[in-house]
Amino acid sequence: MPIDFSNKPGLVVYLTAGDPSLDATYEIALAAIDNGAQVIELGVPFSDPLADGPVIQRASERAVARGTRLDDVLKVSKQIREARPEAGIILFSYLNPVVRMGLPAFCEAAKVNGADGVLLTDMIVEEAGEYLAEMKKHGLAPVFLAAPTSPEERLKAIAEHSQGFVYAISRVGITGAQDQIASDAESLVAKIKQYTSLPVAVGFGISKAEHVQGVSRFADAAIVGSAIVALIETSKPGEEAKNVGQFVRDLRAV
Ligand SMILES: O=P(O)(O)OC[C@@H](O)[C@@H](O)c1c[nH]c2ccccc12
Repeated sequence: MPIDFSNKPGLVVYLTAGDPSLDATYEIALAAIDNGAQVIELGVPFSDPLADGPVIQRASERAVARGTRLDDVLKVSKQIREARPEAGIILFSYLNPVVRMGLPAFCEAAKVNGADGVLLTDMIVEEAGEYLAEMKKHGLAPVFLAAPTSPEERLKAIAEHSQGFVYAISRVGITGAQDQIASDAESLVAKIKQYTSLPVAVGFGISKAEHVQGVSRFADAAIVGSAIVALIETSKPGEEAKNVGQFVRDLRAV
């Protein structure tokens, strides 16, 4: 059961693959899993990460500058899968690199390389017909983003077509750590739960144990990205995995 948040609090850790290196991403992912992350959201670095704040933008730039490509990210996915069969792996990407590879080829490669699911940030559910068919063919979970501004009909479609979990965005805007979690998150999760029994994970702005605790009162999991990517950025070379492991453990500590 790779996507399984039954061990509370549920935690998804986002990593930009290839920052600071592909080997480091592998080591950091294992450290996150071994310290309590149930799912790794493995990000394909992209030159124009429109939905991302400065921290993940910089990570993407570094990874792209090092020459990290979609194929490389798939290889890391495979390595993580082989080392940690119990963990969930969601590939995160903007549409562009995926469309360049071709949707059918991408879905096939995601499956072969051990992913459980895929989150394409700019794939909207209304236009996802071919994508959904390919995902289904390979037994992959499509994860869609629900926002506080999504109209009811859209939330319904997102809940209906997602698998694995539904990603509830805590606030409008771009990724990045914040002091407090927006109060919109709780009502959004409640709305989504009217339409599906899938787990709901909340992301955007979560950076502290108290946020994770707060979110776990009304959602199944918290998603932490920028806070971890920033920790990687400021770590001494070679110490990233150790630091992330410790941070993940602290995030989940009650
Ligand atoms: O960085 P934050 O605020 O912790 O949010 C999670 C996020 O990083 C991750 O899920 C993600 C990274 N890039 C994205 C783009 C769109 C939606 C989600 C994401």
